[in-house]
Amino acid sequence: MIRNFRLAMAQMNPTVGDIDGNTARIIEYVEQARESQADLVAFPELAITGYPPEDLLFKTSFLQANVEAMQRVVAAARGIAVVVGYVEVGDSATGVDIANAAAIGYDGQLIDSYRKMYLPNYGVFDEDRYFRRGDECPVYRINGVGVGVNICEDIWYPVGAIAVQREAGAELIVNINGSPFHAGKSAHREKMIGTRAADNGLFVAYLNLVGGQDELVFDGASLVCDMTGDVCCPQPCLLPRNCW
Ligand SMILES: NC(=O)CC[C@H](N)C(=O)O
Repeated sequence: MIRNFRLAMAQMNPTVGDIDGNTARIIEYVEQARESQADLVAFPELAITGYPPEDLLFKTSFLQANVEAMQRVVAAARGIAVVVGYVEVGDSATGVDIANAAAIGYDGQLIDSYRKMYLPNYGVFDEDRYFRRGDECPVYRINGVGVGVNICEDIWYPVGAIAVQREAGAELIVNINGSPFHAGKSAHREKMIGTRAADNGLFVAYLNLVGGQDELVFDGASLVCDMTGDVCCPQPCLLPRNCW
């Protein structure tokens, strides 16, 4: 059962490559969410770098700046939990060892880094080119509530992270997205998220970014589904919106 848990979702429009600009806005929203007494504030998939960063990911200086930005966001999140999409950089000596990740911070400390498990590699997506996949999907207890975090494609499969996180005690799933628009997609997503929520008997918060990047348009349309699958907090299409 969820008890008085306030989730803030920033349906924002990050700019690909503008790490400093994106981070300044993220920190401003963290402060607003804390003032609203949110328990947790969430930001979309790769919100720090913008999505999709593509071959910027081959630049070491870009990766390093993104890690430092994530650390600034986490440090700014005093008195609140934060989930923010960034690129995790591993310490492999053999070359590229990066993951499409979500940093989980609590009261100014980095608690964990969740790595996306299902990397889309079809149509407009080529995430296998860049990222290694994750293989762990923990549950965090945040102010008394079991919270599982996962990233976009992870929730599109019934047997993905969500089923494991439910078994591990999750009551709320925070799924952060960079999900592009096509005709009919928001209705399809709404049905899919409702099915996941109802099948697993938990709340699912679906947070998508907005804006355009080359040929892609991200439509937002974030929402929360309750444990019966009903949508309880629909957000607008194609507009930035902070919901808390
Ligand atoms: N960023 C992603 O993982 C996107 C893939 C997902 N199936 C979508 O289009 O919403």
